[in-house]
Amino acid sequence: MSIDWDRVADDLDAFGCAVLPSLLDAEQCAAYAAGYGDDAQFRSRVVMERHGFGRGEYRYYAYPLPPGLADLRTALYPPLARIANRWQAALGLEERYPDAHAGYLARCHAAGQLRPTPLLLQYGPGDYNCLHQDLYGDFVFPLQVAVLLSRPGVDFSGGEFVLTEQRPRMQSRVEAVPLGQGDAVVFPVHTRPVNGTRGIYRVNMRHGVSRVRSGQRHTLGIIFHDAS
Ligand SMILES: O=C(O)CCC(=O)C(=O)O
Ligand SMILES: [Fe+2]
Repeated sequence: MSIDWDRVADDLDAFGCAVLPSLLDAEQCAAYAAGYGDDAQFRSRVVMERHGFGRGEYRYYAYPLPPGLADLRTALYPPLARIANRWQAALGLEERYPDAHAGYLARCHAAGQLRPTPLLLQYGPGDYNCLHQDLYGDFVFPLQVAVLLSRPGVDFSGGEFVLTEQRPRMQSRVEAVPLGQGDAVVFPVHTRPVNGTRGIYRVNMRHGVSRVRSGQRHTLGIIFHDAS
């Protein structure tokens, strides 16, 4: 992986999201998407409409994660932890994240957050994902990654990844994030610091996906805390 982490940090600070271009190649994307029907890889399936989460479905991977996914989660964590720790300091919060993902998972597991959170999402025509936050217990690693596995304009149309930023006593701001197949977006799970004229304040973030107009859209979600 050759990722320009300084640019990622700058974009996250400025806009609340950053794109990692071509994190996965077309072959890897197709392999993850094709695995959706392989029951052995997953611990559970969620039909979004049943919970009011939107329309479409997703499956949480089981441990052990597929080797490539486990490696990706481990490799993406350390540079994200550096950004997360800088944000913690900016917000005057005490918690610091360990340098390695194993260290952070040990904390989650000791607190009873034992279940893996990486997930594979599948959307068809008319499907969408309501604005939400992926919180699964007290331990929340503040950044997460989603990889678009399908080809926009070829496999599907519509289905834009969107983020909203709710600012205290101000109107909300929205970002739509254009992604190509294999591109990933890094974004805050629940909050982020913003540098304002009167100092640093905290904004509340949510993410979702607009309605898929046609075709099939798959995404790989990488969340760094485990679930209770
Ligand atoms: O399908 C998407 O782009 C959004 C996925 C999502 O909500 C997540 O990865 O947490
Ligand atoms: Fe999500």
